[in-house]
Amino acid sequence: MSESIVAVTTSQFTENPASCNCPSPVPVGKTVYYTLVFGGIFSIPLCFNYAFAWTMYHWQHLRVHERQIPPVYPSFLPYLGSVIELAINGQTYLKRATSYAGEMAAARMTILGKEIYFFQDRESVAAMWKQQLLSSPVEAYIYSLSYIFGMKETALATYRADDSGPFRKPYPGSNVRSQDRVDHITHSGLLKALTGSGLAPTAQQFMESFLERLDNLPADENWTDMPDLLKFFQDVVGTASMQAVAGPTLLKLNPTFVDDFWSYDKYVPWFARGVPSFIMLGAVKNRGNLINQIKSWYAYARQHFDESSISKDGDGDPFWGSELMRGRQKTLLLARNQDDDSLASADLGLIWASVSNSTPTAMFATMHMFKEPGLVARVRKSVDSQRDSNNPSALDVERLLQNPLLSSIYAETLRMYVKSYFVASSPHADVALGRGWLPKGEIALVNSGIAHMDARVWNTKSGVYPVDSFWADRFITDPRDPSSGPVKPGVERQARGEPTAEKTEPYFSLDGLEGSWIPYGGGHAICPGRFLTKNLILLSSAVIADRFDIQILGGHLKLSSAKFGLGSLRPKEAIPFRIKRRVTD
Ligand code: HEM
Repeated sequence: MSESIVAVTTSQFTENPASCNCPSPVPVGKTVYYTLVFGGIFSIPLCFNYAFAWTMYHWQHLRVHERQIPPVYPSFLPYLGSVIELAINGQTYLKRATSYAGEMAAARMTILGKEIYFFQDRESVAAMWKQQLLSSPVEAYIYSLSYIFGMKETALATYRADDSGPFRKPYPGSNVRSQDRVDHITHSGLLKALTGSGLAPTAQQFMESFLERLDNLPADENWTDMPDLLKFFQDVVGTASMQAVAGPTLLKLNPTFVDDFWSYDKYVPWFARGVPSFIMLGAVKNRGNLINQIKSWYAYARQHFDESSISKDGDGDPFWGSELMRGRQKTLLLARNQDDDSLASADLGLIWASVSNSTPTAMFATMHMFKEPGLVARVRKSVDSQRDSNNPSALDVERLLQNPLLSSIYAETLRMYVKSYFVASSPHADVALGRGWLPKGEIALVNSGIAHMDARVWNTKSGVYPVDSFWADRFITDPRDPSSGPVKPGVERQARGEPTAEKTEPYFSLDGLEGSWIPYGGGHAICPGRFLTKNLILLSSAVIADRFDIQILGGHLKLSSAKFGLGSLRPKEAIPFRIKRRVTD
C-alpha cells in the first residue's frame, strides 16, 4: 500500500512531460533565463554605483576636514536609498550608518530621493542645541501634521511658508505676516502653558484626575488578575493626562474618544511611514472620526463657555480645559487657510504628544519597580520619607520630584525606552555642527535611541549593568564612590561632571550627558512637555507602588520596534499582571 503511494507520488515528477497536460516547462525556463540576464545587466551599474559610493564614503571619512558635509552612506538602490533598511531594521542600521571606526559620526542618507543628514556624535548633537538657527520645530510640525494628524494641504501651506522661526522676533529675511507665524504662535503658547508657572495648574489637574481613577479601580485587598498592563496605564494615566490638557468636556461629549484614540495610536507608525490610505482605510476613517469628535467639542465649548467659567487659578475651565486650548482657538484660527478641521488636526497632535509617550514610559517605570529585586521596597521607603507627618495620605509632591532614586528610575526608563527622532533645519543659512556642516534648507535628524545605548559613554559599572539593561541607580552619583554616576569613568572629566565639593549624599545627576541623554531633543525646540512628563511618570509610578501590590506575570518582555523613531517603544504582547490594594494602618 505504502509502496503504491510512493510510486504514484514520485511518478508525478518522473513521467515524460509530453504525456501530461501540465503547462510546458519551457516558458518558465525562459522567464527565469530572461530574469537572470536582465537582472544581471541592470545590477552591473548598480554594483558600480555602490562601489563608487562606498569608496567615496571611506575616502571622506579618512580625509576629514573642518566644516565637512557628512559623507553619503552607501546604499545599493538609487532613489529608495536607505528607506527599506530603516523601515525594517531601523536601530541596527542607523547605528551602523552613524558609526565610523568605533566612534559615533554623522552621515547623509538618501531616503526616497531626498538626502537627510543624520548627526549622532556628541559634539555635533551638543552644538545643534546651541544653534539659534536650528531652534525651530516647524519641520517636525509639517511632517507630523501632514502624515500623522491628517491636516489638508491648503492649511499645511501656511506652515510650509512660515520661515520666521519660533522666537518673538522673526528670523532676518523672513516676510511672514504676524498672524501667519504658526511656528512662533504654537511653540510660544506651549512654552507658556507647560513650563514655569504655567505648569502648576496642568500638573495639579493631572494629579486630581489620576488619584480619582485609582480610587475607582475595581481592585481590593485580594489579588485581581488583569490581562494588559499597558491598557491599565492608558486608563488611569493616559486618560488623566488627556483630561489635564484638554479638560473634561471633550471626553464627556465623546465617550468613545479614549478607545478610538488608542486604536488610532496603533496605526501612527503606519501613518508616519507614509503607508498609502487605501491600505489602511479603517485607520484613516478612525482618524477622521477623532477629528469630528474634536470639532463637536469646539462647537459645544463655544456655545457654553464665558469668561466667568475660568477657575480662580486663571487657567482651567470646564469647557476648554485650559488657557492653552482657549489660546489656540484665538490665535491659530486667525492664520491663513486655517479652520476647525486644521485646528482639530493640530489639537489631535497635541493630545497625542501629551499621552502617547508618557503613558508607556510610566508603565515601564512601574513595571521595573515591581520586577527588579528589592526595588519596590526602596521606592516605598523613599515615598515614606516624603510623607507629611500630619497627614500621612498626603504626599509632598515637590519633595518627591526631587528624590534621587525616583528621579533616577524616571531617567533610566526614558533612556531605555525612548527612541525618538528629532528634526532640525536652518531655513536661511548654513550652520556648523561640531566637525560637520549642515547646508541651509536641508533636514537633519538625531535619534535618541542610538545616543542612549552608546556603551562608550554610559556607566555600566564595568559591565555589571550593560547599556541594554535597566539599572535603577544609573543616574545617582555618590560623592564617596568614584565609579558611580551616569557617565563611564574615564570619559573626559569635563564631560563626566565631577561631584561638587558641597555634596556629601548621593544625588540625582544628568551631569556630562549633554548630547547623550536626549529623550526630549534639546535647544529651544526641546519638548515643552518635559516637566509635565516628569510629574506624570515619577508621581504615577511612586503612588501606584505606595498604594498597590503588583505581580508582573508572563515571560520575558518583548518590545515592538514599530515605534522606533517616534518616541517610547511599546511591549510587543500584552503584559498580564495581578494587583491588590495594600493594607495600611
Ligand atoms: C516620555 C514622554 C515624552 C517624550 C519622550 C517627548 C519627546 C518629545 C520630542 C523628542 C519632541 C520633539 C522635540 C524637537 O523637535 O526637537 C517633542 C515635542 C513635543 N512634545 Fe513631547 N515628549 C514627551 C511628553 C510630552 C508631554 C507630556 C507633552 C504635553 C503636552 C508633550 C508635548 C510636546 C509638544 C506639544 C511637542 C511639539 C511642540 C513644539 O516643539 O513646539 N510631550 N516631545
